[in-house]
Amino acid sequence: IVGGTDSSPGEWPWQVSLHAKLSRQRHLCGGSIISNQWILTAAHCVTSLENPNIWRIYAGILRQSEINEDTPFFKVEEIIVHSQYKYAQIGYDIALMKLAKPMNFTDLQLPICLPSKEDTNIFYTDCWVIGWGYRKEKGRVQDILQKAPVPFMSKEECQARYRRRRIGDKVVCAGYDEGGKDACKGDSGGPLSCRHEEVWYLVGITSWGEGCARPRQPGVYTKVADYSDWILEKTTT
Ligand SMILES: Cc1c(O)cccc1C(=O)Nc1cccc2ccc(C(=N)N)cc12
Repeated sequence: IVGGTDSSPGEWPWQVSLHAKLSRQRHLCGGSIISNQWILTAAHCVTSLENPNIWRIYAGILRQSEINEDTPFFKVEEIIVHSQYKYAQIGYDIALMKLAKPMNFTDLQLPICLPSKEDTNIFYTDCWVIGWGYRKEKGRVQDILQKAPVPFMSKEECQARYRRRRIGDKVVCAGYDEGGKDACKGDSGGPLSCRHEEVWYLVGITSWGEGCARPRQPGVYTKVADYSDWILEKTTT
């Protein structure tokens, strides 16, 4: 996160850290708890790493430094990537990870609500992007979970900003014309969380952006409300 501040314990209980254990283990992406057995993340986080056994999911943590070989994690039983995903800029940047065992909810690990497909045209006014990703384009993974408020942007305005690209229809954009606050590499797969009438909703999944926090280059997020049928289809056994 560029231009963010430290989160507090339990502030974002749905945020998880996805680690892959290749030669060594490291944080690769964020994700969101949407039920006791399912994590929602970005397809680009898991493509070319689709073997469930290399993943370790950490929930209820604030600092990456809390993680060591004794820290409990959730194993992944199944990874489901959207069949139309090719690469983030085109869209369909969404994936599900099924936990090998259902998790118990605690004050530090709780699900976030999914917007319903009727909610596709709510203009959210209180949105935050969260993650352990880079604080600048040539950065590195951060220790303390960062948060930044980002204003929702209409698709038309977003398309105007990304003239050379076609902005997919199942995305939302968020960012400041002057730049300065945004998600970045390492935040991918994490939530764009918006509070609406006292309830937090998973409005977006951090997907891509031209650089990070550049003026007039907003963050692009997979629009979760447009995938509610897909999520339901894949998660109802
Ligand atoms: C290509 C690249 C890097 O190599 C390092 C850092 C950023 C980038 C980059 O251009 N964009 C990005 C690469 C990977 C994930 C990203 C997630 C969010 C955003 C965002 N601005 N909301 C930009 C991303």
